[in-house]
Amino acid sequence: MSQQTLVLPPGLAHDRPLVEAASGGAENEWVKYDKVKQYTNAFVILDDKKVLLGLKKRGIGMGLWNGFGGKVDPGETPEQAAVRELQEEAGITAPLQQCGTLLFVVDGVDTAFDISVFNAYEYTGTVTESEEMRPEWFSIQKSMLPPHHPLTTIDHGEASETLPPIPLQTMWADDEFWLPLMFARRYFVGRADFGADNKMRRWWFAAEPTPA
Ligand SMILES: COc1nc(N)nc2c1ncn2[C@H]1C[C@H](O)[C@@H](COP(=O)(O)OP(=O)(O)OP(=O)(O)O)O1
Repeated sequence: MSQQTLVLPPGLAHDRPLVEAASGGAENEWVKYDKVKQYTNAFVILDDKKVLLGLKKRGIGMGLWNGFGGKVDPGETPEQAAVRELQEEAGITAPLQQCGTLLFVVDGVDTAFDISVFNAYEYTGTVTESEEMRPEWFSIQKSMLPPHHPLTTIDHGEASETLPPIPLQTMWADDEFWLPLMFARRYFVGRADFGADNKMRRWWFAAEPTPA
């Protein structure tokens, strides 16, 4: 792992230093796409120890746990969309800040997902189930990054005995690569290409070397 200038995958741009965190599938070409659609994904994290996820009840990613979010509507900024979606889907308001940018491309689909990821370390309101999401708190396990990983600076404490661990097996396959970077409070960028079978065929994730 080095801090040299990295070559980012097509479609990603970042103007500050990055450390590569994970990559794979280099034997596959990056998939080409024609258009990009903007989405948001937002997480509330408390005390660096627990995170609010929602079980998607319909549409894209149904049956998977994820942050709260959706399409950026015409005339909205990604931040406005993220605040609106968190309110609509989980019933809460939070001072969201962008903590990462992700690009997802699916082979055979001409529109790529450009996802602005946001997080907040506090919220107001009452967490409430919506038609789209069933919210639940999960424990951030300190084992998500290896103990001496250069991007590990946050002590998540002992895993909660009362909250379930983050359910990576029922989340999008890309999440295991960038969630630890978000929990380490590093701004991250990444791209993942999926085959028509929904399996990841090529991926690349990196984070800023200094904490936000
Ligand atoms: C492909 O990998 C993905 N990984 C993760 N972690 N999240 C993803 C991936 N692909 C899509 N997403 C996220 C982005 C958004 O937060 C949601 C999809 O938004 P949705 O289609 O539900 O948008 P809405 O505007 O809420 O839709 P409706 O109101 O029309 O249901 O998934």
